[in-house]
Amino acid sequence: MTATACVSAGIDTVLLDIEGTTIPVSFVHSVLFPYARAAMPVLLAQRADDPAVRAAVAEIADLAPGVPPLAQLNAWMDADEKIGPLKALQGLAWADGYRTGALRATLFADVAPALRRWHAAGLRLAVYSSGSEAAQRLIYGHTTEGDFIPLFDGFYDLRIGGKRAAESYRAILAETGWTPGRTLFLSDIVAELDAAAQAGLRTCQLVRAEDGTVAGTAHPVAATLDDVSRLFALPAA
Ligand SMILES: CSCCC(=O)C(=O)COP(=O)(O)O
Ligand SMILES: [Mg+2]
Repeated sequence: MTATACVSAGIDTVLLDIEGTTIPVSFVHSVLFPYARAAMPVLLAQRADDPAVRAAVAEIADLAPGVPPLAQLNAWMDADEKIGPLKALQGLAWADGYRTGALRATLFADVAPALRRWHAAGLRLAVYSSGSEAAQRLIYGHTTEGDFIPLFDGFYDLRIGGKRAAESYRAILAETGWTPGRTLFLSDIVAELDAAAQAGLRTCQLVRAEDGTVAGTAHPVAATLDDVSRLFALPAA
């Protein structure tokens, strides 16, 4: 389906992925991930008594018995694994960067106006990302366009389950009471959209030219959130 064909109205909730949907893949992979990788040895060594660090290290030991935590984290980072303890520790590392001003998130240009417009029109907005809830709040709390946290009703991460499993979307629906057919999930990843569609959500793939996203064939496709507005009859600019 092309970005010019209108799908239908009736959406009251928009659930958004982050990387590749609202924030360029390049920001995550060239700025956030290297920052966390560089900070990881110091984080593990200097904050070993921090309960959040201790919990993540214990989880690593469960998942990879006998492997030194830093070695396991490096292996997961090499493979871009979406796995809880890595995402929790990355979030802690990024907190320092946002606090000092070393990190500031750049949204795709169409994102800030669309989120403000949708929220002002009464649409419910929520985030579902592999990044930890803390990391999601950091990223949306420290963008070059300001603080977007107040616009969101919910922040879902891997604690609800992986983004390629229909059960995760069912769990979000069960927790929130959202109507699946009125909930639109936006992501750049077809496997995530497939899982959301299996749970009954409406779906749209963001195919970002800047990221070189490859368009699938099973979901409506949009290049920007303005296209999403047109496709799903959401408030448009
Ligand atoms: C939440 S900020 C960092 C994003 C991240 O760590 C990641 O793995 C991206 O996952 P997404 O589900 O947003 O594609
Ligand atoms: Mg994504």
